[in-house]
Amino acid sequence: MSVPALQLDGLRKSFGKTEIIRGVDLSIGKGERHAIIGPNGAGKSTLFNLITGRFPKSSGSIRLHGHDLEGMAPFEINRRGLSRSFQITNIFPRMTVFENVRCSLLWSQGYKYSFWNMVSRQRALTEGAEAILEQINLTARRDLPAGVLSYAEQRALEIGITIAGGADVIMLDEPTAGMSHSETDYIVDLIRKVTENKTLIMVEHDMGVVFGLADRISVLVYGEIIATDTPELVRGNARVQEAYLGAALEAEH
Ligand SMILES: Nc1ncnc2c1ncn2[C@@H]1O[C@H](COP(=O)(O)OP(=O)(O)OP(=O)(O)O)[C@@H](O)[C@H]1O
Repeated sequence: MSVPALQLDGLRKSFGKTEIIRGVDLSIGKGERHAIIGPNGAGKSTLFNLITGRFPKSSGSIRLHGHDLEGMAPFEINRRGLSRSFQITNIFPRMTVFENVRCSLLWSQGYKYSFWNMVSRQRALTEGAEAILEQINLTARRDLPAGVLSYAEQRALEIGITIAGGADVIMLDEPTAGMSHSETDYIVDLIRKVTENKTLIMVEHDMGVVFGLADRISVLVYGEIIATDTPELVRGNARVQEAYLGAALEAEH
């Protein structure tokens, strides 16, 4: 069997005396699209923050392509091929759409402080940024300040920024939050396209999106994964129905 893209073993996190992540084991295969669902406050964002190195774990281990991420800073984990988006829009509104993508490319390549290197890579960067704009359908908006884009376009730009560094594990935190049905469909298609041959891990509350995109789903309830399975089996799981899905699916209607 090939090495999983991401493997969590006995992962725990406490804030003060309160244990928020209470022993999570999870293995996500290369190329898999995996959704993490669960009620508000279950610990989904905390789990994301542990994986990306933003919060230190209390115990357990996190492996990316078999490498233990112990003690690594978020930027080091990012350079090992894991990139995430945030719930809150994270773009520079006064910079152009093109500059936003170019800037994240530059950063991900580690040329942040190297001016001369940056100059010599100018063309490769421009071409790279243009290729990403094409992928996220924003070529026509290239020279507009990012702040004037529609909400859905800003989220698309954010996805572009997330994939810009060429990471092969992409983590998206509520990518369709606050969107209309048509905007949601648009972003789901985009996510499907840009994560082809990559591993996707997403937190999402919209069950239509989850069941449409995910190969497997993990249900996190009160800091524990109560089920990890295919959408079909998760939907049919009595414990999941009781703990979360019954209410979540009802809320869709
Ligand atoms: N930095 C922190 N310090 C103390 N408690 C925290 C911290 N971050 C999160 N928590 C607590 O951890 C619990 C889980 O929060 P988290 O945001 O991970 O849940 P979630 O599943 O992402 O919820 P939602 O779906 O509402 O975004 C909450 O009770 C929250 O108050």
